[in-house]
Amino acid sequence: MSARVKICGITREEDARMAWAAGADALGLNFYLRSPRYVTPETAAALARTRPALGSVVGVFVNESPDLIRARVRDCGLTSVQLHGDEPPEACEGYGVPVIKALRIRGPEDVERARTYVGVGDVATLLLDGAAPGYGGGGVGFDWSLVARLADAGVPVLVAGGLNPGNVQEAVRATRPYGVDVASGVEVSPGVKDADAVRAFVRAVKTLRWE
Ligand SMILES: O=C(O)c1ccccc1NCC(=O)[C@H](O)[C@H](O)COP(=O)(O)O
Repeated sequence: MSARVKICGITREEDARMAWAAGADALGLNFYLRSPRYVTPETAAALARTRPALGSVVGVFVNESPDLIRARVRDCGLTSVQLHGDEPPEACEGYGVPVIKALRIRGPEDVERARTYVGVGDVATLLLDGAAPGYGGGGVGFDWSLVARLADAGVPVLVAGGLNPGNVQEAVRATRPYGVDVASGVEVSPGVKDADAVRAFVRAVKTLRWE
């Protein structure tokens, strides 16, 4: 096994093509208006058209209306939605694609809250992130030892928050996750990816294998 890689906050077609070529499994497109990585529906649809046959395009939303999420799924070619705000468990279904529920982890109580999403609606994966101000993309990590508290939950976990090419192997060794996710740790500026950093990040993850 090796961990999957999601590169989040792609805003430019050249970065999308570069990330796929580097071996990314998924790209994240951000629909949160206050994010510096926000993309319009038109840009998102163009980015999604770069998707290779086995790649995933994840739409990132924060406390968004279900109707708008459904419209973006339909019109932008999204294959999953990532709910990265304060969405309750009952908001995690009805989009026609798998849901990644993101939770900001400050301590064990947040992991216990994450458990309340297991087996609910269309939640297929949990994404554990640091508690950055502004919901996400802030380069803030969390205590990776907390991931073990979900080992018996039977749900795939993505580890995120403050990852970069220099620390991602330590994160993967510590958590053996379904996948890892990165935004700011592979950028030259918000929304503009650093090709060398993306390639180094993917290589670092994919060279670590376990049974
Ligand atoms: O990236 C953003 O600007 C963002 C804003 C609001 C909600 C979520 C956001 N990003 C979602 C992600 O999945 C990020 O990759 C995750 O938060 C980790 O970010 P980073 O610590 O910068 O790697």
